[in-house]
Amino acid sequence: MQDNIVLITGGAGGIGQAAAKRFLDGGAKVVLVDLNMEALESAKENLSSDNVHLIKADVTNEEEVENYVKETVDTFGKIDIFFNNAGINGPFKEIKDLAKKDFDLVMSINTTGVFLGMKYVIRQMEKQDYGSIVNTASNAAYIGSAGMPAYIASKHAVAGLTKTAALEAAGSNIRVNAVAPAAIDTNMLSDIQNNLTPGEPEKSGEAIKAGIPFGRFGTPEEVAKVVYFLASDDASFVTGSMYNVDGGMQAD
Ligand SMILES: NC(=O)C1=CN([C@@H]2O[C@H](COP(=O)(O)OP(=O)(O)OC[C@H]3O[C@@H](n4cnc5c(N)ncnc54)[C@H](O)[C@@H]3O)[C@@H](O)[C@H]2O)C=CC1
Ligand SMILES: CC(=O)C(C)=O
Repeated sequence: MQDNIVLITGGAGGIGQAAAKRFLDGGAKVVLVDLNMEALESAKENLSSDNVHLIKADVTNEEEVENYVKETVDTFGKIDIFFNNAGINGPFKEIKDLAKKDFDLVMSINTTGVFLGMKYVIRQMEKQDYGSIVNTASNAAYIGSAGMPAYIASKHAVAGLTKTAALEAAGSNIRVNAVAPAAIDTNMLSDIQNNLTPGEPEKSGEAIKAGIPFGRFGTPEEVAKVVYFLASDDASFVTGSMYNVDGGMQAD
């Protein structure tokens, strides 16, 4: 990974930051993209490295996506690895009660954001004739879940986009894979727990853990290690695949 340039969206969040740390430890330089500048500044402080470049951007806005890719290339000359990771869970409502604007918001961040990121990064990686992309899918890419229709739909779409991008980009020596985590201990999981049992998140926490063969939440670092593997040359013959980091949930 020495001197590789790694572009990470959702870089201020739990999984994005853990991935940044893993790549920095491997000798890479990281570019963190996020909507939240304050959280980006605090991520940079936590990572305490000179090799962290911050870009505030909204992954749903095509112009901002084109610009975060351009700024990365203008600054560092290339993009070796793209961790396409920004996402939200959205409100907990069944299909019959979910407002279209809330459905659209989740789809625009989790799916359109992933599509737009790949659109501009693949153009750059084609010029380089190499590159590696890891999209963040989820256990939600395989299953249904009452009360999370938009999130589930958005992550199924990420699985489809990953396979399609892998086929389209294989001829340019670009690999595209996805990581499919479940129940990772970040702000997103706290928010889910709060929504399931308002005021008593520990109750839903215990219920979620009971459905995980390992009986515990995963850590962002456990996801970061798999992302690092998929991004690296150790996965040189791996493309179009989705790696579960879910404590055994998909085996059940
Ligand atoms: N925590 C979990 O249990 C799981 C998380 N995931 C996925 O992992 C990814 C990362 O999530 P976490 O680190 O857990 O959550 P997080 O909430 O800590 O991080 C998400 C980050 O995405 C950023 N973001 C949201 N909307 C954005 C936008 N429009 N433009 C740019 N950045 C935006 C947020 O500001 C935040 O920093 C997401 O795609 C999520 O769906 C997948 C499976 C399980
Ligand atoms: C948020 C998510 O994708 C979970 C809990 O699997």
